[in-house]
Amino acid sequence: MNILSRMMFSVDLDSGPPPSPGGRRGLSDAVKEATILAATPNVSDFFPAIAAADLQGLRCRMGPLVADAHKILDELFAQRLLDREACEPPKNDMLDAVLDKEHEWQQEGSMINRSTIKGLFTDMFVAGSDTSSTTIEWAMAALLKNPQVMEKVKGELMRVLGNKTQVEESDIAQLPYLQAVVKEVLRLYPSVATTFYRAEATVQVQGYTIPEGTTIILNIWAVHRDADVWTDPDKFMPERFMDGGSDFSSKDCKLIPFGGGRRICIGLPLAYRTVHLILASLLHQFDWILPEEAMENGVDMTEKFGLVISMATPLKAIAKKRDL
Ligand code: HEM
Repeated sequence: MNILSRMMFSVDLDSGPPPSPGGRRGLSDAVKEATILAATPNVSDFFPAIAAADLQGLRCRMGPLVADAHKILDELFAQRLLDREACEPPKNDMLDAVLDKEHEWQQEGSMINRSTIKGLFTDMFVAGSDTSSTTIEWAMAALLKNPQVMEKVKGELMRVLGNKTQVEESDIAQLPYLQAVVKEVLRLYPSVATTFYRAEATVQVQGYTIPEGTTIILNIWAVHRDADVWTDPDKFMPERFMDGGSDFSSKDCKLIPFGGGRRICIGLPLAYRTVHLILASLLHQFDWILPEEAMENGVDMTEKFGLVISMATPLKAIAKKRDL
């Protein structure tokens, strides 16, 4: 979450004072609560005719959370405007970019304005926090479970990075096996298992009529485990991606952990860099072993379904700093 908040506002979300008793919750708490609500299965999604009744009270509980988040964002906007008036140096973050553009959007009568941007920032927090961290946790678990793959990635990192301790964005392109590992992790353990679309018009797809307004649920997890598409679909085999193969935005729609088309995840470029850089740093700077219990019983790869697919048993591993 702090990666996102630094990128957007140049602050660490968790570094502020805790909210006073009975006071308004902080942005990070509002986002965490909203994430839990968003993950709760909602009968209204399956029976749109009764959606207005909000039977589980989810919409009712979400409203105050979003309102709190937007109030905090208002304060961040206001503070930045004061900083600008006081000629503080620019931070070059998303907040600066929005304030630089705001006047232009107003002049053009654009649909983008302060209110839609606050919605986007809130969406980015909810959609962008657990997705990347869960992917890294699954990757570490898969590598600890497959030591020969772990050794191969570490070998590649040693060849490319040598004694360098800081992994840089430009290094990612030189690490094809690490890229293949990340693809294989996102194929087997896509942090977002399903995504929802609505048909804007009645369309025919492969002989089926999909009426306008239909909610379509895309099961990413099932596409990634389809034996008609993948050889040994349940096997962790990064090598399958070494020939170039599918990419996250390939038209073949085989590997779709970020969705696809016009609504493809807007955080893909950030998630791509974050996951590769953090994983590369963890693997290059440390040696990893499992605690005794997991050594004996194996890593529990059971999935827990929520807004993201997380590990039912959170991964525990022991790190030992490497001498580089
Ligand atoms: C490994 C990490 C991530 C995965 C697997 C992931 C996956 C997804 C998926 C499957 C969707 C739905 C796309 C569709 O409907 O076709 C989505 C949407 C979205 N993601 Fe991500 N995401 C990740 C990271 C991020 C990050 C870091 C951010 C924020 C910077 C982010 C922001 C969003 C937003 C705002 C949407 C909604 C886009 C829209 O509806 O137009 N995601 N993501």
